[in-house]
Amino acid sequence: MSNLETKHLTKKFGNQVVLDDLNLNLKPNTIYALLGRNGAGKSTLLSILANHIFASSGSVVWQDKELTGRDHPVQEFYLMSEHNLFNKSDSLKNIIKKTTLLQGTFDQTLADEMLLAFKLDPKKKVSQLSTGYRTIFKTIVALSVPAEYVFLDEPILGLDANHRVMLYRYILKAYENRARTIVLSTHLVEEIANLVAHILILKDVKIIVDSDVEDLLAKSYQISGPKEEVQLYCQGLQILDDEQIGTLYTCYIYADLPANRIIPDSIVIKHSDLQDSFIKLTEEERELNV
Ligand SMILES: Nc1ncnc2c1ncn2[C@@H]1O[C@H](COP(=O)(O)OP(=O)(O)OP(=O)(O)O)[C@@H](O)[C@H]1O
Repeated sequence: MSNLETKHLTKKFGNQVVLDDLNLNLKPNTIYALLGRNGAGKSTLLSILANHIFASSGSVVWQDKELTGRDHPVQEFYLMSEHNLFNKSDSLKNIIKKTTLLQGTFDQTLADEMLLAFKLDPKKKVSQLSTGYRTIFKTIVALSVPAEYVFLDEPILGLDANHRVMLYRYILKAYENRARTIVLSTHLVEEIANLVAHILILKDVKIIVDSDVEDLLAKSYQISGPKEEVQLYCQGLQILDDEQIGTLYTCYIYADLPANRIIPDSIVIKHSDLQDSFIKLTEEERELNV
């Protein structure tokens, strides 16, 4: 088992820098969420990791080897994205057959179970599927290939709430059947809090959070009370945002609470949930009221 690393990975489209000097270390057998606002570079990063596009500079390293176009082990890395070029006039059954040939093996048992659960008829053609069902089918294929690293780019795009819950269960089931690394990008942040172990957040061409979910949540606080006392308590801490509603002033922080600082009775400290933390961490910079 080997980590998948990026070293000083940079991607430019023309003059636009999309990813700048990323040094990532993706552990084997771990479920990651890759988060970021629209245009943050999530799809670009996943496409580079899966060798669908090339970095402008820097490298992707696996098993102590720099992965280059020619040497990229196709069977070990699989990207499911909106660009999966399945032939639209092909039946699902046929696509599974072709994928099995290409990938060497295929978890037909899992695929059959998922096709049945989602009521997808394998005799249907891709062109006969709705947008949501196409996403479901692409994810079924991605979870059934033998890859060690599976990248799911927005696997829940266009899925209704029931199908999203089912899909999360099957992602976990696939992982429990055979551990592998799964990196999934999504905008539905709160829904994946219990599914993933580790969070990566892209903002302004950099990774700004690379943390276990538990650690991220443990450091995300909302501190409320009278303004002066909250400000005094939060001095020196990383403040992401603040707001004043009537007499109640709240600071959103991302930091460990100082062990020796006394918490006045007038202030209340709560943990933020994953969605709130994400929103505060990825908000455009603005002047704080401090
Ligand atoms: N082939 C391309 N040519 C030029 N610019 C591109 C290309 N692909 C992506 N970009 C630009 O790179 C930036 C990052 O795009 P990317 O699709 O990776 O973001 P994302 O985080 O996946 O966004 P979203 O959440 O909206 O899907 C955007 O500004 C996009 O316009």
